[in-house]
Amino acid sequence: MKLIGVELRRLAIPLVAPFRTSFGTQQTRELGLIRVQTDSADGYGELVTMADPVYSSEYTDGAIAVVRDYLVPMLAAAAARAAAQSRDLDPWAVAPALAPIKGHRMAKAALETAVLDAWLRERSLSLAEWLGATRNTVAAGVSVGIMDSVPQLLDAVGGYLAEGYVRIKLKIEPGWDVEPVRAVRERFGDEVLLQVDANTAYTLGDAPQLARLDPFGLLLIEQPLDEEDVRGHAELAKRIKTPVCLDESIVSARAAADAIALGACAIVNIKPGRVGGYLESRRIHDVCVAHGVPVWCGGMLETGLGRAANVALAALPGFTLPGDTSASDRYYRTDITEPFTLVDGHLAVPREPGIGRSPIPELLDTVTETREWIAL
Ligand SMILES: CC(=O)N[C@@H](Cc1ccc2ccccc2c1)C(=O)O
Ligand SMILES: [Mg+2]
Repeated sequence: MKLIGVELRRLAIPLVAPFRTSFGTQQTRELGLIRVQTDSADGYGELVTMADPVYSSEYTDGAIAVVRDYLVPMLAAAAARAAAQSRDLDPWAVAPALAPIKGHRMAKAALETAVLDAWLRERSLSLAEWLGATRNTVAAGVSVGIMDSVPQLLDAVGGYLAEGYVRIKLKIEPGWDVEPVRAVRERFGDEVLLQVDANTAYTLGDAPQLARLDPFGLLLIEQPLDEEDVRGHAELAKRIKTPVCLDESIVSARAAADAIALGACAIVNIKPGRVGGYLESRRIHDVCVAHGVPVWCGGMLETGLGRAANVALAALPGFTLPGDTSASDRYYRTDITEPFTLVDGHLAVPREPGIGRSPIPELLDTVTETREWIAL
């Protein structure tokens, strides 16, 4: 497989409804897309950064610049070294080639995924098969934003349950936590699988308030504290009954092993973009399974491209909790790929070669803000 060039796009896709979290309200998804063109197949990698560095330190324009100015040249050099030794550029050689660049995991994840996709397509191998997926469908949960009122929230939750989502996740922040959870429990009962996500909005001093969630039988509370506060999460876990799940803190398999060893989390949300790609995601899965820690697949409001790859990952055996792998229409009126649709609360695991979806050119062009081509 010979690299011919890399295309970088900045996409702007309107959301079907504003999505409010503890770090702000989004109306449009502004993300990046990398296409690696090789002599045998094209590969796609979705850059799941947000327009602003409010979920993590990366942001879309910055990540595109890192890909263009640092990661693509380093990848090209690695490909040239491999070719000089008559070797292929394998997917597992990408992360080592990019290692001299510190951080920028979402940028690295997108480029690695694009190479992986092309490599898999060249071999007519699906990502699901290559990862070792053991399921043909994955249970779909849904993430529900902070709303202007409890009645509005209950309408949204009722709608998602009617669509068949098997798990409800409520975004929370100080001032919007116990009341919405109690209201959902009172309206929809104790059987509904229910969890909350704070996106780092609380401090250890809020432990008494978070302990007020204990009576509601939540599956987990996701990332209540700062992403760097592993010790704080370990201390909080001793003060509340709801199992602690980490998202932003888990940036690698090492971070997962450390957090588990320190008692900072009982459950892990795996997001390939956050951790540097699907190879590292598989490692995190393996570390968690080895420790008996359940994992589920988080979401970054990916298009059908990233969604396809996430669904393949979520089909691994250790993914025993429903993820945020919702249907395409949870976020987008029109996806840039054939959409993912909910069937009995589940999404079908793609078995086509590669990540399992390709962009529909005219739909991709409709949402493309900028595009650039880097010849190699
Ligand atoms: C599905 C879910 O809750 N994802 C992230 C938060 C997040 C991530 C990326 C976003 C991009 C645009 C708008 C909202 C976003 C929310 C999370 O689990 O923490
Ligand atoms: Mg989260």
